Amino acid sequence: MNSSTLSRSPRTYSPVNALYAHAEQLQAHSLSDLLGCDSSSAQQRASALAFTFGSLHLDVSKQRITPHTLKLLIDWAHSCGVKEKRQALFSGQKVNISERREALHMAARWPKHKTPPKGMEAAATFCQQQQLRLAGMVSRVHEGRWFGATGQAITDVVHIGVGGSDLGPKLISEALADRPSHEKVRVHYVSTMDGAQLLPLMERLNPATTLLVLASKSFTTADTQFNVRTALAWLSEALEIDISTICHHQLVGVSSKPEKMTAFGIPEAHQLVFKDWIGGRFSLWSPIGVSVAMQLGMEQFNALLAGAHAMDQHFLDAPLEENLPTLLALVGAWNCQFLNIPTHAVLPYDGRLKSLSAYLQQLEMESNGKSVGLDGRSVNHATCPIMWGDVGPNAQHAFYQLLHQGGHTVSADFVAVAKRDVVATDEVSRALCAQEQLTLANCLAQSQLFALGDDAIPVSLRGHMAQGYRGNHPNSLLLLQELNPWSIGALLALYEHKVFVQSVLWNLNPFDQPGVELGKQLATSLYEMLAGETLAHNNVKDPSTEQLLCKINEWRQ
Ligand SMILES: O=P(O)(O)OC[C@H]1O[C@H](O)[C@H](O)[C@@H](O)[C@@H]1O
Repeated sequence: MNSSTLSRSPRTYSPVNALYAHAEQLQAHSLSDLLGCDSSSAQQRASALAFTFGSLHLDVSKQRITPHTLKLLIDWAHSCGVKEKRQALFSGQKVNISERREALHMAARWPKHKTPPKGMEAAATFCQQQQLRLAGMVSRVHEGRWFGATGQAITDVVHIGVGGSDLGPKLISEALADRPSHEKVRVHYVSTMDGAQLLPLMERLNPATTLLVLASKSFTTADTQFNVRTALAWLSEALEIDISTICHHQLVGVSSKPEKMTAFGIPEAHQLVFKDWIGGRFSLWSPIGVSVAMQLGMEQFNALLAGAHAMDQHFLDAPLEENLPTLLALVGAWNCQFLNIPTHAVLPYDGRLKSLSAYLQQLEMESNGKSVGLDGRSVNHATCPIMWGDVGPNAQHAFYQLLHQGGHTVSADFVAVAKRDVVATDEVSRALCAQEQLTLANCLAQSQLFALGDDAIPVSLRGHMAQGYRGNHPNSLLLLQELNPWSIGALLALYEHKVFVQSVLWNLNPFDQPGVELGKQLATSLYEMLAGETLAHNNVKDPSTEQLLCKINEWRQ
């Protein structure tokens, strides 16, 4: 029996092996071969690789795949039990095995009048109760009935959190900043542990009318605790009122640890609670989103939840072949595992989505950046790619040169918004409309150039234009009809479920993050040395860090 017969033997067949073999065959073809020209088969391929759900459109026709690739990928998804594990997720099974918890962020957006899946009922009821409390707080602030320690109504909300307690709400606040919002309340975000974002706010805001939101699932994250401490010291000093009275009037706590909020001095009436079965990076929909609701009002906050819920339902119901989160996951896994593309760019062609890549970095890299499977075995291939990105049109003037003519291959998601609702005078509207069209044209041009390289240049121009565009960067285009609460809710839930499906394909637990702990512990002991509390330099494990510590201490004298 020769080796080729062996490789085709039914005993050695597995969807993964079939995909590796298929990837090898496809390497012989450039993306431009796959995309073809005007032939009818190329057109059929393109239309078979485009999918619409509501006001979201996903086009993966510039990926290095054929309908046959997709078929193999779907077989793989079936063989990994995506459908069964999706069911387990929604029915509240303890899918977060290491922490022995459910992962029920979908309960936070489950509509009140719709029966949740069996196993999610209690979670949905709990989330709805907290939403009522949240709505009560929002209306108190909006109606001018929330008074600070000196009796003045609140005008500014400072949301203090980091990671999952910051990135989602901040992204939404920026993305929807041009929507009608509550004109009397402004929302600000503070996350960096150095106080750099807090300082200008302390100079600018009125301490008597500022409400702090302390958002921290664990209620122990040093970055957030230190920022809050500084902010409270500012309010206390400026208003000449003791900190516990300030805590009583001008501090809202959002956490999964009510006892810690109480110990901190936050009255029960100002606490919003979510349970530990909502992971930090999946917590935007929980009371962690309170500042978004403060900015946009409950109607728009509910529309955000409705968009995310619509995606949940689509993920639950749609066959895998038409299931957007599954397709996005499969294409991403194909690029990373089978085509060995190590990095993935997120390129929104809309300035309002400037924080999308930071949000997705946490969502994807913290979830699936792991190399030990659920079975305890090492995974022998890269799992999540390194995610990075920026607002596309700006990035064109920064790093696109390397992508077009450098030596790396990347994959990318272009994200674009088809139409913008602008209220302006005729002339300004026309000017803005031209800007929108220009942005969309640039998005399509770059997505084409990424895929086709030199072949994107019309034949008539080839002789005159500088060439050497490498192309072959597989990319998807995610088109939103409009950027509104519903569509961004659906978009983010799409990525959440993408991450879940990939975790199933790679046999990982996407809901823990053990790799971030050690750094925090090391920082704690170094902090003590910097703060002069211990002089145990001999605890520093390497001379490089020790000499840096000495230099810093010398310069801080
Ligand atoms: O919400 P917190 O408990 O303050 O956590 C904030 C962030 O801290 C971390 O270190 C985790 O890696 C993140 O997953 C988390 O979102």
